[in-house]
Amino acid sequence: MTGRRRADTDRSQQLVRDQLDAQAVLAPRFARGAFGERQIATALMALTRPDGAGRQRWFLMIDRAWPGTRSANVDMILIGPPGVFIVDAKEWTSQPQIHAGVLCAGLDNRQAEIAKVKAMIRPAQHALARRLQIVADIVHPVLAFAGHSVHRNHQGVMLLGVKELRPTLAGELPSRLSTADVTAVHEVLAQVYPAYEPCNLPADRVAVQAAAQVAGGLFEPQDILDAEVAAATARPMERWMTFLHASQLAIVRRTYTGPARISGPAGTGKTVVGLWRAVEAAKNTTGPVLLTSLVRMVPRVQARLLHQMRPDLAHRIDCVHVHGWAARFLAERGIEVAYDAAAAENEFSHAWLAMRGSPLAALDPRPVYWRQEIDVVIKGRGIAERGQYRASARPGRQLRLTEGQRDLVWDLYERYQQRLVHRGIADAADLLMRALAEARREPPQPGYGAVIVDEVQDLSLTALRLVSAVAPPGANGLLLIGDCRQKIYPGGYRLSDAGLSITGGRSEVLTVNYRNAPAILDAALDVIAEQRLEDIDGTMVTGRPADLAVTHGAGRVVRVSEETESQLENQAVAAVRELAAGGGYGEVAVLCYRGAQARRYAALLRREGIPVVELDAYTGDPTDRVKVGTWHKAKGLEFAHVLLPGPSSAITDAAKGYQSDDESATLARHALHVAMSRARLTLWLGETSRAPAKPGALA
Ligand SMILES: Nc1ncnc2c1ncn2[C@@H]1O[C@H](COP(=O)(O)OP(=O)(O)OP(=O)(O)O)[C@@H](O)[C@H]1O
Repeated sequence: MTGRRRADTDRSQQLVRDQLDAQAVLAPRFARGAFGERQIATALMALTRPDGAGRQRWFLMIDRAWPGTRSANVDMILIGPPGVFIVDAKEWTSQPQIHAGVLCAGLDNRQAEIAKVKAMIRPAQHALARRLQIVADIVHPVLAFAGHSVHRNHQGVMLLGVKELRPTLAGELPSRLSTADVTAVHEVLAQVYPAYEPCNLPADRVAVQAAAQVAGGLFEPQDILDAEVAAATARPMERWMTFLHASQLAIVRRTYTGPARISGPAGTGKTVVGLWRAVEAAKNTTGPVLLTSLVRMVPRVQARLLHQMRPDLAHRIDCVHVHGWAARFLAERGIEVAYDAAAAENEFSHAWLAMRGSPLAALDPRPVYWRQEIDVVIKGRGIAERGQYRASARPGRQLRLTEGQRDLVWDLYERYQQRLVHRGIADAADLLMRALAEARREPPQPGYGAVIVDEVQDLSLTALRLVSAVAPPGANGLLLIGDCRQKIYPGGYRLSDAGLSITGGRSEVLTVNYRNAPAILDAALDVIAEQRLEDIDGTMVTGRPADLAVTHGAGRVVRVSEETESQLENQAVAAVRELAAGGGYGEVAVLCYRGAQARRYAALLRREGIPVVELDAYTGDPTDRVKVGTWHKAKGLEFAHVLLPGPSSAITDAAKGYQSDDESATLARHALHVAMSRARLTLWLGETSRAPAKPGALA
């Protein structure tokens, strides 16, 4: 017998022994209970035997009261290194199936079971957030089916057959909790879901008098082993939160005597720490807390998470993107600003028409470059006069401009501004400038207890001034969170431009990546490895950080090359189906450089019968649909599997050979780095062979 086969046999025998032991412990409990429930409990209980060192790594609680209900019960609660599983046992005659997005048993609609098991996990989420500072998504709802084989994710609920239970829960999910954490969680949940009688397997084998009698009800060891190697990850995309590491907790609790900053590469827990600081601020101050970001999607997701973390405090934390905040603030003050992005764009095009033959067009014929110059330099830095613009720093803009060229830009700006005034409309930068003027005139009332800004690297100087104008002075007033490697919009600033300083121990750098499989992180960092970047405090950092640790195990980068675009699309559809087979569609994202390409992929997947939600419409709530959107829109999110069609050609596309192209290509590379680093387990990079090898070729 080979060593491997011997190990398999030993394992099988151990499984059978565990099951017999479990049956002996469970038999009295289920004397009158359903056979199916006993099968399910047996499968889970086999996990609870202490390991060789005597450590209890899994706990099982059976038949617990469901808090908040009079008589309802929770069938099983399993707690182990991957998290908490609230299990509702089902013994259906018909195979569970999903028809048109609805859970069915044969022809019967059983969708209500989904809402029920989701409601069951809430007391656990709230208790863990409040008492252990663990946020919700280590708690998983599970429908376990006796007598059926099923392995899928439906609307954030794991649907598993008896055979699939153990291999999925214990074999596929990464460890999130240490042994000590598991014990702490168990203690809390034992109180939350009362009426507990311990039923874990003892360290020493129990005497199994009834072994022969119960053995007939068990499954074959080989079946279990087969199931263990089958199936893929079944974890909802909306995982996000977790325990805080001691170093993160220290940052959450630290008092900063003035403005502070948290930085660190992708996936190092910056957002998690920011959310917990928002909670701390809500606890320790009387005013509301502002949690903001340039990206519209990020506050939406954060608001949802805060509701899970601290439902009692979430209403005190105002989650809104910067432009949304500015518009609301001005409206509250009765100041009408007719913000109209599309009409403003149109006015700019007209203003540019008059400049087409000017030397500016020779420098870069793309109007968008000059529009950005106005947005991020003139309005973005709040420049009010021609002379000021002539002398102004233009951080982040690689194209050098002479005084004469700056005069031409100023002419273009004046022309554009006159058109906006004439039409009575404002663009996004105007909105921020007006809000800043108003906040300086009279700060918002009631004043904020704290202001926390995520993705701070993408703010304009005006936006930074605005958030610092509404932040309270003094300790813990303003926290800036960001990563200059993920800067995807043009322009820039130094903190000193806004009169801010983070010296004196008020700058934290996180250096442990908790999100990405090592191969994925490596590929994502390769894209920006050669760069040296100026951070917002003026220090220089390298694209590939020197001291980044990883915590994730398995994962892969898949590179696909096809001759034509339509062949690549076919490959992408096949990959989406394959990746979704394990954990459902909700764990898969297709991210594109351009909006038009994203819309094409969304339409393609829909034609293929694959459920899709576009990132524009995504609320952050769990949904079993493939997420499709641009690299930019994926900022701050994460998914188990990410497909990127045509990344090299996108970067080539960004660098068409104009003088300003270094800057465009750098930003596109950063956006690609962001998109790649959204993937936890699988990163699929697809190219057509027509894509030029340079300058966009990926390492
Ligand atoms: N101490 C921890 N243990 C385990 N997982 C963690 C820990 N801290 C954070 N995570 C997880 O790591 C992932 C990344 O965290 P988060 O989104 O906060 O990182 P980030 O630095 O803001 O990322 P990015 O800048 O790429 O958006 C999340 O899934 C989060 O739940």
